[in-house]
Amino acid sequence: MSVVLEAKHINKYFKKPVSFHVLKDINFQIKKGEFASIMGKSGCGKSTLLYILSTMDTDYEGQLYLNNQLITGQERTHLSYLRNKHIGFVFQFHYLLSEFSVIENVMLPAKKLGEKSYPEIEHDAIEKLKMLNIEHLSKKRASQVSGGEKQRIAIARALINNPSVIMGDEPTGNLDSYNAQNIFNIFKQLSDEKGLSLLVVTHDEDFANKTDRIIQMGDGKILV
Ligand SMILES: Nc1ncnc2c1ncn2[C@@H]1O[C@H](COP(=O)(O)OP(=O)(O)OP(=O)(O)O)[C@@H](O)[C@H]1O
Repeated sequence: MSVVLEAKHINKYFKKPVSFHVLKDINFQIKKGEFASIMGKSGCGKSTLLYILSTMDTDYEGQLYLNNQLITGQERTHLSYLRNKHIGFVFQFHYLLSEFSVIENVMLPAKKLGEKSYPEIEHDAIEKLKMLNIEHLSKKRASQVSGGEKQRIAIARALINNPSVIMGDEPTGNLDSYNAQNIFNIFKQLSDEKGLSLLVVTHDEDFANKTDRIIQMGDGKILV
């Protein structure tokens, strides 16, 4: 199966207040359609790693490949383009624009990418909202929907540019068990039926145990 994301010998140092080796020779691959979780104690480097993998942090040693293309060392505007086109994000907090409608929020990354017309983007957004069973919310303001619905809107927004990989930093961290299971089911369906790759940092063992693979981190290293 093809490799979507590959990290080779990733090392990261925080230089202030004192030099600190936070990520130590990280190597792994995520394949097409794979649903992987990252677990590990607080402070072991999970979020730091996710920031590097998602191309938001470029201050590291090692190489990162996205769809077999070396992205380490690419200039910022191109990185931003690659990120918007190939990587979708779902965070613990949804980061929706509360005064915008649901559909406007979902359309934003596609408008930024600028490769499709407004009606095409609107059509795509409706399709994603339907896929997540929240089409009926499309005209509501983002501030007027529930927490579980907000997270589904954030997933629709993450999917709008048909990325190769979705990255999540504790995407179910603010949800009750019913809504967390619902988000898990959506992710599982996306990986099984659409061949989407998912990499999710979580503290939720039940969630992680249901994913295809658990990447266990400890003290800046991958343990298994
Ligand atoms: N900007 C920074 N400067 C210096 N040290 C940092 C910085 N950001 C994070 N750290 C430290 O790096 C380590 C890893 O942090 P990180 O946020 O990646 O951990 P984590 O595994 O995601 O933790 P949690 O599960 O609590 O979210 C921690 O010891 C943290 O204090």
